Amino acid sequence: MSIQSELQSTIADLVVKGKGLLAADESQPTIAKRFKEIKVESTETSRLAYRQLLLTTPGLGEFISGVILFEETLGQSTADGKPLLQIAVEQGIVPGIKVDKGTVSLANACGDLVTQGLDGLADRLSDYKEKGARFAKWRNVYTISAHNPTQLGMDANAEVLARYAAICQSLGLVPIVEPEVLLDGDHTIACCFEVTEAVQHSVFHALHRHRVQLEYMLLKPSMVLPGKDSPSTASPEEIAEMTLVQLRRSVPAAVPGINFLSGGQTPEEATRNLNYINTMAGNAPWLLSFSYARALQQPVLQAWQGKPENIAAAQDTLYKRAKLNSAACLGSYTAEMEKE
Ligand SMILES: O=P(O)(O)OC[C@H]1O[C@](O)(COP(=O)(O)O)[C@@H](O)[C@@H]1O
Repeated sequence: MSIQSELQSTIADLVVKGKGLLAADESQPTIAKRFKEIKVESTETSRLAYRQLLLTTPGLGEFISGVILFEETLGQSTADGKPLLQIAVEQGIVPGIKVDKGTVSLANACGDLVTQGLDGLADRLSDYKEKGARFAKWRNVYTISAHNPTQLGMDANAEVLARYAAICQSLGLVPIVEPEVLLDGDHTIACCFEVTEAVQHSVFHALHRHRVQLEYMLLKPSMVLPGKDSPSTASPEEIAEMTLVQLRRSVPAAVPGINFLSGGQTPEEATRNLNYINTMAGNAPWLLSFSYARALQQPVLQAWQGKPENIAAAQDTLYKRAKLNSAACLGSYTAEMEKE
C-alpha cells in the first residue's frame, strides 16, 4: 500500500460519525497520579491490569474508533500471551501511540513550556508502526497568565508540532496534533478564546510551512472555557458557540476531524459541552468528536479501585461513558441518560 493510501485508510477508520478516541496514553508520572487517587501503586503489572481492563471492555468498538496507547502498552501482553494492541484491533479499534517526550521550560520565554521528542523520532515511529500503531499523538501545552503564552512560546511549539506531523505522514502514520490551552488560571472565557485562536493560527501556519497534508491529520484541541479559578462562569451554549467561532476562524476545512481533549472538565461537563457543540455546529466541515482521557476514565478508576472483582463494574462504566459521548457526537445526549 502506498503511504498516501495508508494515511487515507487510517483516517477513514478513525473519523466515523458517532465514534471517538479513548486516550489511554498517560505518561508514567500522570498514570501514577491517577492511580494515587484510588490508592493503587503504579507498577508495570498494575498498569497492564488497568489498560487490559480498558481494552477488553465488551462492545467498546461500538463507540470508540481509535485508542491512544503509551509506549509501554505497545509491548505488553495478557497473561495468555495476547498483545494488548491485538485486543484493540479485534474490537475494531485502531491503535495509535503517544510519541512526545513531555515538556521542559523554554529558555527566555517567561515560563512557557515546549514539548520534546523530535530527536530520533523517525526511528521510533518506524518501530511503533512495525508493532502495529497506525497513528501518533503529540501534545503541546500553553498556560494562560498575564505574560503567557509568549509569541516565542507559540512559535517554538508550533514548529515542533509541525515537524512531528510531517515526519509521521512521511512514514504513513496519521498525526494527531494537540495544542492544549490549559484550564489552569482565573482567566475569562474571552481570554481563552483569544489565546486559543492565536495558538491554532501559529500551529496551522507551521503545518503549512512544513507541507503537512491537512486531509491526513486530526486536531485535538481544548474547548474554549473560562479558567478553572475564574470568577466568571459560562453556559454550555456560550462554550459551544465560542469554541465553534474560534475553530471556524482557525481550522481549515480540509482537516477531517476535531477530537477534543477533556482537560480537567468533569465527565458530565465534557459530554454535555461536546453535545452542545454538535447541536450548534450547523454545516461544520469537520467531524466533531472526543479524544478524552480523564472524562472517560475517571469513573472507571473509581469503580475499579485496583481490585480484580471490580473489573466488570469498571468496564460497564467505561462502556456507558463511551456510549454517552457517542450520543454527544450525534447531538442526541440528554442529562437524563446519565441516570440510565
Ligand atoms: O501524561 P501526559 O503526557 O501529560 O498526558 C496526559 C493526557 O493528556 C491528554 O492529551 C488529554 O487528556 P484529558 O482528556 O484528560 O485532558 C491524554 O491523551 C493524555 O493521556
